[in-house]
Amino acid sequence: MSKTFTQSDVASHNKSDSLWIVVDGDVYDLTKFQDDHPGGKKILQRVAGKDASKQFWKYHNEGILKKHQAQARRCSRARPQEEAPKPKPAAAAAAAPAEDAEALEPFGEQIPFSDPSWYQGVREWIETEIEPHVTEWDEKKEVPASVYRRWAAADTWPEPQVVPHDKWDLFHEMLLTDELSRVGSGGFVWNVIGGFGIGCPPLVKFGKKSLVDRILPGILNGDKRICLAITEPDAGSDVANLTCEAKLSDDGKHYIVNGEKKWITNGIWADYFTVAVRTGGPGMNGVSLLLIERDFGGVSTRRMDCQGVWSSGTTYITFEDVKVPVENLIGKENQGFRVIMTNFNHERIGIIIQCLRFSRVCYEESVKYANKRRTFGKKLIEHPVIRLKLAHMARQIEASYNWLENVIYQCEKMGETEAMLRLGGPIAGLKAQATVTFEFCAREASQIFGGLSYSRGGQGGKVERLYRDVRAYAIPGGSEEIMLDLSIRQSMRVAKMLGMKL
Ligand code: HEM
Repeated sequence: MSKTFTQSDVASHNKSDSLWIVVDGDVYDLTKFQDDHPGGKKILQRVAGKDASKQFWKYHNEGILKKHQAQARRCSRARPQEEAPKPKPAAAAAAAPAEDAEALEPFGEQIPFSDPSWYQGVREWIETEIEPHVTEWDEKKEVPASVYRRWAAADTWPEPQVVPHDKWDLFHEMLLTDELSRVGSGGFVWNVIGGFGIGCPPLVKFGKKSLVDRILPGILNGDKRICLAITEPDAGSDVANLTCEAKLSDDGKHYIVNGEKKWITNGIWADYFTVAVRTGGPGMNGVSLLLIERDFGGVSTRRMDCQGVWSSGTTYITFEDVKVPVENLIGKENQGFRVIMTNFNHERIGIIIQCLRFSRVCYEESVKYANKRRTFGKKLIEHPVIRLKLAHMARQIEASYNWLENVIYQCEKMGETEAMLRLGGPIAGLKAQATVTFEFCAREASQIFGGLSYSRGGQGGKVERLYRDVRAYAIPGGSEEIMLDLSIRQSMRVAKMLGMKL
């Protein structure tokens, strides 16, 4: 059993040679840590031997205690006798009928609009093992391989949360992506899902069985990594004009691939590349997909320095005379464009989910900060101009999110071809809506945090990072401008086919 200290025990450790403080009923020995404290040692010495909870929460957010427990050497749990245990939030369920009780149990932070209204998610793994380290990983531009493997391995998820394959649907995927995004780092999210999430579906859906059987198990257990390589130095959203060429060898057994790919997520760590190549004439009918394996030789990857998503491994790739067996063709020759387009809808929905959760993170961080920071004798939240900012954030998040649920419901109910035809336009429009919302929320949150979101790390750290991540969402996967135009063009084309009356 851990030792319990009384307040007078703590009070005797009030000098720099033995410096203890209490935060929220826990005792911290900061004697060694004081010299490393980023806020300075004098400020700690002033509260030595005292309950410093109020001062602590003024300058830090929740992640600090979890992350710095080792350095701060937590002595023991000490809830002083006179302090009554904190009451749990009154369960709204108390008066509800028994079968509704679970659904109504209060969940999460309870800040209005900071979670979708129905929310009952799984967040322990993310909060304890991921969130406290995300800033460090982002700065190092790498997430430890062990985290990737743990994420891939099914045993990451406690039993009740494992959804059987036949019950898994797009809403489960939405929930998982949404939860991952709560850490407030596009780099982290793209590190763990940005490669296989878009590189794997074409292989699984259109690859030859022998290829899938050989490649997929290693990817699913996290030993191997795959990425999607479409964009080129000279062909971004204009996929039909890509130039990376794949020529069939004289004996018809291999494609010889030459060309460059740029801004490829996870590329530096990838063992496999799902690559869009030109196998035929110009335009969309000359494009195919190949699974290229690093072991084939002739594949070089270099990390690119980018504005945001630092830990996602954005990569420049060159293929030089890579010999790819014809068995590695995904789908049919010269029919890759359609596969790429179907894949784009899935990718865009992922981007939308992430953007809307990042918008919520900006909003939630702002609400928390506005409730503690005081200016001109008032808390920020008491200034109408700040509430106006929060209101504009919340209304855009909720409106966009409800459109997202509506689109996901329709995707779930339609077949793939129908969904591609009917929902391509709305998904493109929603992607633009989500990135504009994200940009707005990141901007407004930065204004609310002021200087704290201008410097990296600390209380405004998430907001500062997300502000840098905005362009990584508004440009790839179809830029905002292309998305808005496509949303009308595609919807009109389909409506015409279906008998639109003008
Ligand atoms: C368990 C004890 C503590 C730990 C582990 C700790 C850790 C940290 C860390 C990591 C930072 C860097 C900024 C950030 O990442 O948020 C920081 C900054 C700071 N801390 Fe602490 N701290 C502790 C207690 C305290 C207390 C009790 C006070 C005040 C009495 C304090 C005052 C400050 C100040 C003023 C800053 C600078 C904030 C800024 O840059 O705006 N800290 N602390």
